[in-house]
Amino acid sequence: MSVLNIKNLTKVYDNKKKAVDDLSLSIEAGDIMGFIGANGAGKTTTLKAVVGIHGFEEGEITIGGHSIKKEPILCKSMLAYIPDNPDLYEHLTGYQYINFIADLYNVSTSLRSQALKKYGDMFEMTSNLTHVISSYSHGMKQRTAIISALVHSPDLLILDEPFVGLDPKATFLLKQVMQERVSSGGAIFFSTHILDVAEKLCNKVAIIKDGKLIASGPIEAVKGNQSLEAFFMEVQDA
Ligand SMILES: Nc1ncnc2c1ncn2[C@@H]1O[C@H](COP(=O)(O)OP(=O)(O)OP(=O)(O)O)[C@@H](O)[C@H]1O
Repeated sequence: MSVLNIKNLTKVYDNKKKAVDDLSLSIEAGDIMGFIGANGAGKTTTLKAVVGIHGFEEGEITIGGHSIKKEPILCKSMLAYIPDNPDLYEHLTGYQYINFIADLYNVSTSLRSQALKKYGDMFEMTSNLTHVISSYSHGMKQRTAIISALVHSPDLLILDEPFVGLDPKATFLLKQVMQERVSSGGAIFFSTHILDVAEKLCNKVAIIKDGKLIASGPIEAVKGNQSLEAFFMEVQDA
């Protein structure tokens, strides 16, 4: 069974324009799927529909076989979402914020302290987590969002342009953590404009243009012998 299945998704905003138009794709355990497309193509709209932030007019989205519309709480318990802008609760400390997320997901005390130690040290945030989030840089907020997403070991990680604003070391570490998650049975769907990273990190790719999926599947099958960048330019200009 797919970890994530999107079938004929159509999302229309108030202005009546189809931001996502009849989009279907599926992601299995072990997959890292990169979601690429020009500005305004419909990536964030798709990701927000998957995580249940906004509704959609047509289609069906299931997570682990459960409908995001009919069983939203169950679906949300299986996933973590990091938006493109880490808007966290500024008056909390990093520790308080991560503990708040861990409480929402009923993470046991021992598992949360293990995760806090592992990811806090890894992302060099342990000493900063006692400070209030309003004192953090953009990258520190992103690191905190990443740690809070990992604290409950989600089956499905949904990330919207996760590398924007991260320094080279944090970028390296996030890629490492993403590979670790999928090698232990998780799945990841993330949007990015960095095609070199997508090409190296992902086993699958989906390309969206004007709300429509124009290519998807195993990365080698999609791009053939050319680079992902060359393939993207070709289909984007077609
Ligand atoms: N809240 C909204 N109300 C109306 N239209 C919206 C809204 N959010 C997005 N759109 C429109 O939906 C389309 C898809 O936008 P979306 O944010 O999903 O694109 P994207 O692929 O994530 O772009 P980017 O790479 O710039 O982040 C665009 O035409 C955008 O103007």
